[in-house]
Amino acid sequence: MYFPGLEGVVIKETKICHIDLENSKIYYRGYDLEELALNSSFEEVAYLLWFGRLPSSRELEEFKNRLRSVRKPPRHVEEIVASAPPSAEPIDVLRTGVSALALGEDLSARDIEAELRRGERITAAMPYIVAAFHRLRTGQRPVDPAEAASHAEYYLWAVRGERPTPREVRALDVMLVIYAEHSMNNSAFTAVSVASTLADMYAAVTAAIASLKGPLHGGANVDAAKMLEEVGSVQRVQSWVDEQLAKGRRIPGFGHRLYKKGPDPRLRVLRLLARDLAAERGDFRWVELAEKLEEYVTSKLSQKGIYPNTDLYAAVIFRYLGLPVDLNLPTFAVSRVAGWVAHVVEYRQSNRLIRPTERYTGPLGLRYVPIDQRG
Ligand SMILES: CC(=O)SCCNC(=O)CCNC(=O)[C@H](O)C(C)(C)COP(=O)(O)OP(=O)(O)OC[C@H]1O[C@@H](n2cnc3c(N)ncnc32)[C@H](O)[C@@H]1OP(=O)(O)O
Ligand SMILES: O=C([O-])CC(=O)C(=O)O
Repeated sequence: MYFPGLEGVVIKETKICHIDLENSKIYYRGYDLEELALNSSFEEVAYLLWFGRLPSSRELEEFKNRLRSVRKPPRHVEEIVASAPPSAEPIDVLRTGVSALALGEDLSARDIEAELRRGERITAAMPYIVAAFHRLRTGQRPVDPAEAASHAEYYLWAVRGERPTPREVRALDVMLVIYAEHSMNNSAFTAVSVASTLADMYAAVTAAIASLKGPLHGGANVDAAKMLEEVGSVQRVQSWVDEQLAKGRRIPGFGHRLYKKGPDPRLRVLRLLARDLAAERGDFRWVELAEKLEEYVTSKLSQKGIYPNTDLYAAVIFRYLGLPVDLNLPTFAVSRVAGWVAHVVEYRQSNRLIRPTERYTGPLGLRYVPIDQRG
């Protein structure tokens, strides 16, 4: 049997995430994602994904305190981030920084507790790594806003150097909850595949960040933002899309391996969030552009099973939050780490080395010809 792209192959049983395609619903640990997005926070959702249940208020406070205590990475990581050339891609700096978090730690323990502690350290440090690099490359000093109450507030504050408004923090928190987990996507699979060798959490998350970078996966939220800029106005949507399709190009923020019969369920919340932010800023340009793209691309490509995905509206929301375009991708990672850690921990509980196979289609029986006798 042969499954290109492993399409439809079940690689593990899970209690983390369920995607109900029939009813266009996503559940984290049995909870409707829309309800979580509207009522919960990134930290609460990370706790839910990792420990399998919602925390009590004391548990949540303890969890947040543990994260708070390890937000600032060790000095050697700061130095690595500071030594990155300003032209580096922020996602590459993040990947390198997360990899460097492993240096100097005793990694001999591979039990669930040890991996969860590492997951906490990685999750907590990611916002600082991204923000510090961004500030340094723009000639500003990194900040470590110790007073920030949440992951979302810390991240926005550390990137901008000034305290975000509660509404901005809430908007980012919704985005972080929405992006936190999505079943066996490529980066989660990569994390699990690496962890299946019994490599540690740092190795698994570093590899997952590498996977997320690709434009067919997380990198699409940067390409979608660039598309919005390039298209520029709703009047240009039709001609721009037609031109891309005529050149055989894919439209970023559209298409999905799972969602072939309708849009990504996460869009219901994201469309509303994008509209709210637009209204708050009195600037509807970006949300209207995304809506027009959604309408036109769907009219052209829905018969092929192509609908908008999360990255289209994520690009709009991040723009309204004032994030530079190339931070869209590491911001995704700052959230998705919650899902990666959950999958690594779950898989470790009944670990089996991941080792698929392939079908050989090359020649056999060729004779070695010494180099001086080759034509
Ligand atoms: C958070 C996330 O990771 S969500 C995904 C983010 N990625 C993107 O937005 C990038 C653009 N989208 C894509 O490249 C794809 O839709 C993927 C990779 C996400 C999913 O693709 P698959 O399920 O493997 O679909 P596949 O690649 O087989 O495409 C099927 C057909 O649709 C076309 N197609 C798929 N996506 C698009 C798109 N965005 N624009 C135009 N055509 C598309 C393909 O060219 C192919 O056409 P063909 O049958 O005429 O050759
Ligand atoms: O599930 C996928 O293949 C991609 C995706 O939408 C995600 O990772 O959020």
